[in-house]
Amino acid sequence: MAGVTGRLVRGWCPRAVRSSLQVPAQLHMSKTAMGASQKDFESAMNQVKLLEKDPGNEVKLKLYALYKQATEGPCSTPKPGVFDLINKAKWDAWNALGNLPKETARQNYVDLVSGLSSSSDSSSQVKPEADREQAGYETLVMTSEDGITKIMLNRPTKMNALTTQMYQEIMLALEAASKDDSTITVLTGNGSYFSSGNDLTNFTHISPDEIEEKARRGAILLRDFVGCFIDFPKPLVAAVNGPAVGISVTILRLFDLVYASDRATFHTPFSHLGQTPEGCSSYTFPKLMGPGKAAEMLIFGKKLTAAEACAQGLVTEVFPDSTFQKEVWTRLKAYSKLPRNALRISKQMIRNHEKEKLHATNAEESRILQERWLSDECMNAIMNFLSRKAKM
Ligand SMILES: CCCCCCCCCC/C=C/CC(=O)SCCNC(=O)CCNC(=O)[C@H](O)C(C)(C)COP(=O)(O)OP(=O)(O)OC[C@H]1O[C@@H](n2cnc3c(N)ncnc32)[C@H](O)[C@@H]1OP(=O)(O)O
Repeated sequence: MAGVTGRLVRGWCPRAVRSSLQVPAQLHMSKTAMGASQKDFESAMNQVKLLEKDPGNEVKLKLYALYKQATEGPCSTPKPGVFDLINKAKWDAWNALGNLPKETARQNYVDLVSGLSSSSDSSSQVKPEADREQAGYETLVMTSEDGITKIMLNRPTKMNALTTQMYQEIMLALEAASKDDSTITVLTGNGSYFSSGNDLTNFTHISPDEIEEKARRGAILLRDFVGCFIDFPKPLVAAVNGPAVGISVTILRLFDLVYASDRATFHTPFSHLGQTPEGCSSYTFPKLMGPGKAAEMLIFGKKLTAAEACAQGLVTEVFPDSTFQKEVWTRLKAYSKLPRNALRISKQMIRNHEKEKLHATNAEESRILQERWLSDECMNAIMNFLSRKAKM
């Protein structure tokens, strides 16, 4: 790929170039009704030569195509052979412009370069995080950059405990991530915890006459939430930045990669709460680690260290906490440059074998929990947790 980049760069950008830049969305739209003059066009060609940062192959192909269209009109040269990769990519990009008028191509070229130049001017400043954030979430921070969509649980003072609103927002975020142009989706936590699992206040403020209905709706929410992970179409990565409890542990088996800080622990205290496994763990954990080890975690609530979870196959790789963020994001940025469709298809090939079984398990686990939530064992355990502070 490095060779391809080098050769593509030499086609129209002689300066040494480095990282990637955002492409303006309005590539096929003209910004001004009058269109760009020949002078604007020539000036844009000169600006391309002065770009300090590598705009990336995709942008370079667009520049090439627009340049050819603006100067020669629609592509009429013979299609290069399949093994002539670079010329074929260039031909494809040009040919894709169809009968786009020369003037429009010229204007689009000028617009594209102008977007690149302004990104380049501000490149020494780190964009404020809020600029890249996707609005509309109260309990999450969702950002998309470098081909990676990051969904960050954002209730650090509550150890990222999952409220019903948060389950809903995670589902919406996954839905958005499945459709955006990112290659990889990452779930992580803000603060010291990955997540302390279900927020136990989800069980409070419920009057006796509405408890059954709440439990029924809770089971549907749980089933839909876990279903989103089962069906997620792109590579899904968990960056487990700290301890994980309950459902934030069980769903990990539905991720494609699980990277953990060595400060992370993995704990499913279901029996202590009068509850039972979810997240398909009643199926995935025994399959992964054998029934004995799964029983220690799921029935008896044994807490695993990150190293133990890695030895059981629940975690892919453990990183020292001090370098966790740097190492994980460097790795993921490299992975995100791999061909997107190949990653997606490979993931689906791996996952499709057991999708049906996972959905059936999810439905059954949710049904059983619906009953459990109505039990005295569960109510008493939750009351104990919530009254803990009063006792101290
Ligand atoms: C009718 C039913 C409808 C239900 C609908 C739900 C649908 C989906 C259900 C999916 C089921 C999932 C099962 C599970 O996930 S089981 C696991 C549940 N989690 C726990 O049991 C963890 C409970 N928390 C703790 O044990 C401790 O807080 C901790 C995580 C070990 C951290 O302890 P530490 O001493 O360091 O810190 P604090 O306890 O002081 O925590 C700081 C504040 O955060 C609040 N907190 C943390 N975790 C939770 C939580 N899970 N639920 C509610 N609140 C939590 C804690 O209370 C502190 O708040 P405060 O400062 O206001 O007191």
